[in-house]
Amino acid sequence: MCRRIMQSPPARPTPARKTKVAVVLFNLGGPDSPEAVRPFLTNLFTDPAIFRLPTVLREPLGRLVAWRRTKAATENYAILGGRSPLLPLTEEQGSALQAALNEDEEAIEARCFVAMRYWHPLSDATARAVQDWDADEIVLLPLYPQFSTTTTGSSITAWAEACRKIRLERPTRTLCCWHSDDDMLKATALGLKRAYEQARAEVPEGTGLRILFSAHGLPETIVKQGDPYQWQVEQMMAGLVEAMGIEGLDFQLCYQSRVTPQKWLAPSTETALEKAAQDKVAVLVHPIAFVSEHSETLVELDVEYRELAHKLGVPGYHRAPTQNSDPAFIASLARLVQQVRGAGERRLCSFAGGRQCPKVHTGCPHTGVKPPRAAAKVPA
Ligand SMILES: C=CC1=C(C)c2cc3[nH]c(cc4nc(cc5[nH]c(cc1n2)c(C)c5CCC(=O)O)C(CCC(=O)O)=C4C)c(C)c3C=C
Ligand SMILES: [Fe+2]
Ligand SMILES: [Fe+2]
Repeated sequence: MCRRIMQSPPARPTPARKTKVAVVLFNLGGPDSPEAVRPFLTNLFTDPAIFRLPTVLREPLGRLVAWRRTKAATENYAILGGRSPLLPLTEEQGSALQAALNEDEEAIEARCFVAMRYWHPLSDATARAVQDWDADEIVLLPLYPQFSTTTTGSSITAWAEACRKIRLERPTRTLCCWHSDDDMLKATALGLKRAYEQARAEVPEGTGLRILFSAHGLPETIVKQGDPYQWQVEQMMAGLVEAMGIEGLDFQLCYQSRVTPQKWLAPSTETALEKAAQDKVAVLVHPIAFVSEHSETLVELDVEYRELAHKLGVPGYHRAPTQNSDPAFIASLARLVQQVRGAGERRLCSFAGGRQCPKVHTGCPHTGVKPPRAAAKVPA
């Protein structure tokens, strides 16, 4: 009997397992229904990074302030169909970034996740999703170009707490701020220049056009405690003006969205509009602290400040769109993620345009300096 020798198929080289990189996009979050407005605001106003009071005072006061703001905020979100567009737009940015990262680098499998600070998906759920996916590494990417203890700092604290609870321990790198990254500045300046040229074409001959760089406001006390936000906003404005390369450009920095009676950064966007009316110049508003559309651009800038400008007699009101998923902007984020992955355990301030940020970042991880008060409370 002839015995056939069973031949095993030629061994195929097993493909090397790709490094699984979870990129976690931080943003503030917004209500997904009218009923969510109050709990969203309660999460925000009871965050110790926002209201720097002892817990016994912060909890009741935060709830009170949230309750008092609910009506106005609900009316604003009603203009947007009863919900914030921030989550779908952040998810779109995540999909675009994921595609860009996976296209650029064969050795990694990148997946983008979203962790919102005050409304779902919150850090707890996102950390579980990252753990379930079995990521090898984590990159934390705040969708705030400038570092503030109230935004990026608070999100980093919430993320650390969420990871601690489920013992998610992976090498983690953080892009703490990217206000002076050259590629991001070029991409943003390109969109702004386009909006400027369009506005220029609509402004009557002989009337000036001023860019109002409108940043989200911050209570002055927070800046005095060492928050680098204002300084980084100023740096980013200077970088954008330089990248636009328009000689004799008329521009001004101002601050919007004041929500508490304390003294906030000045001048306010209202004051800047009054000045534009006095100077008889049209304005182009660029939201410098936001990289996607939401209530503070679509309602505050597009409805409220537009109406105010009209009432004050500003001879023209235009608004530059935020970056959203603009391909050049997403490509700049992809490069930042690649850079920070190559940076060993370094944190990203060293990438702030290739220079170290000269200011102490209160609460920023790369300096090791802790936020001024107790660890942030993670919303339930
Ligand atoms: C004391 C209050 C607040 C501080 C400080 C603050 C800082 C801050 N916020 C952003 C970005 C966003 N804010 C958004 C909404 C929002 N912010 C506050 C209050 C403070 N923010 C409130 C009460 C709200 C809710 C809306 C409202 O009631 O007006 C949002 C999301 C908006 C959405 O539609 O989803 C963003 C984004 C920055 C960059 C910042 C400081 C640097
Ligand atoms: Fe805010
Ligand atoms: Fe930083």
